[in-house]
Amino acid sequence: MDLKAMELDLNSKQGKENGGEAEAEAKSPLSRGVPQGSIHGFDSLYRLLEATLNPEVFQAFRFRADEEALRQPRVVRVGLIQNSIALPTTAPFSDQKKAIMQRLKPMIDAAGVSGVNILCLQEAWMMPFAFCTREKRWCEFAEPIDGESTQFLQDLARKYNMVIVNPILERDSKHGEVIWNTAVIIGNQGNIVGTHRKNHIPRVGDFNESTYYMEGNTGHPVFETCYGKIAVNICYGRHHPLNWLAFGLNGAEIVFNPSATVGELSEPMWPIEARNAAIANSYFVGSINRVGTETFPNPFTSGDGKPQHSDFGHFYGSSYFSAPDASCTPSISRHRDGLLVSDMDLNLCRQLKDKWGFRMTARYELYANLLSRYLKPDFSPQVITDPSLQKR
Ligand SMILES: NC(=O)NCCC(=O)O
Repeated sequence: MDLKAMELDLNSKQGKENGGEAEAEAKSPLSRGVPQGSIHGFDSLYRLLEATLNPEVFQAFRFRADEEALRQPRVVRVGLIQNSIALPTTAPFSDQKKAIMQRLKPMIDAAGVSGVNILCLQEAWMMPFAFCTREKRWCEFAEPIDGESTQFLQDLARKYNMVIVNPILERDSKHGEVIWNTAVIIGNQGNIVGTHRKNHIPRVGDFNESTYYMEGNTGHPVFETCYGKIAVNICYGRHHPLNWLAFGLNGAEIVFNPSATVGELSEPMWPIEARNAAIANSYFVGSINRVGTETFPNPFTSGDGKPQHSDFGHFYGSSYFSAPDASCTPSISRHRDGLLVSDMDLNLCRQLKDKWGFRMTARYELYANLLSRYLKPDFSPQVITDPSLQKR
């Protein structure tokens, strides 16, 4: 079978998705009950669309590129893992961490035996996303760059010859115990290739992340690995087109967007922003979101007049890949853990650059000029007012 985008459903006994009658019935929102976190009873937006539209339109494809005369194809297999937490947030912290690692281990093994070359986990995968609470005790989950979760993944990277992107809450003890939201890039030999710290810190709704860490100081690094040039645009950075651009200007071929975001806040944006970025910057994007509802011991508010509550809402998963030619895989489940694997020929990036010439037609000197003026206190916007308005 030419499996072009493969979803390993680790929670399902069936494991495979094969439109049998029983399954079709189970998929129907009208059949017995609606599973929590599903979308009107459907596992993912893709499944809903598949059931209601011509399925061929929503078939997932391997990302192919044209054959070239002078270059061999550069096909890499890339994996994304989305997961829920494994224990209640009231469990001892060390147990919570261990349980999440145990939950991830079979998924990472599945990626390894499937021949994944580059794997990315979700934002702060090693802890509950506690930043809604503003309580400082969650800082205890923070780890040094070469801490527990990096060591855990280094072994797996070596075992499977796999590059792993490890997004953690970082504690930098050498610089006064400063906390960061960081992605550690682990090379295929288990070495630490480098790190990137989240550039844009949200202050929206319950996402009170600046209580814990500030804007990153690592710029827009691109990591050259044996499988290709990769970068990491952590979560909220996906709302900033110039952030995407900067990774592109530094030559990224795949940009990962490990995220933690909830349905009520961002779900309408989720299927659009990464695809836009992939098109505009001629690279692939791997978007990952965590799964489930995480409830915290003490209720909190966010100064928005809404009643106090104890959870963020539903983290809607829906991880997916986007390509520079505007194609994408379907997203995986809204409510279950999952591993999404897809092959991609990185030659497509340059082919799209040659075809569309976005780099050549961009007017960087105009943008640079505007931005340098905009940054000055005496900036005034370039607005030309209709003189007849002034007469009125
Ligand atoms: N983790 C994070 O940055 N979330 C912000 C919410 C969003 O960007 O959708």
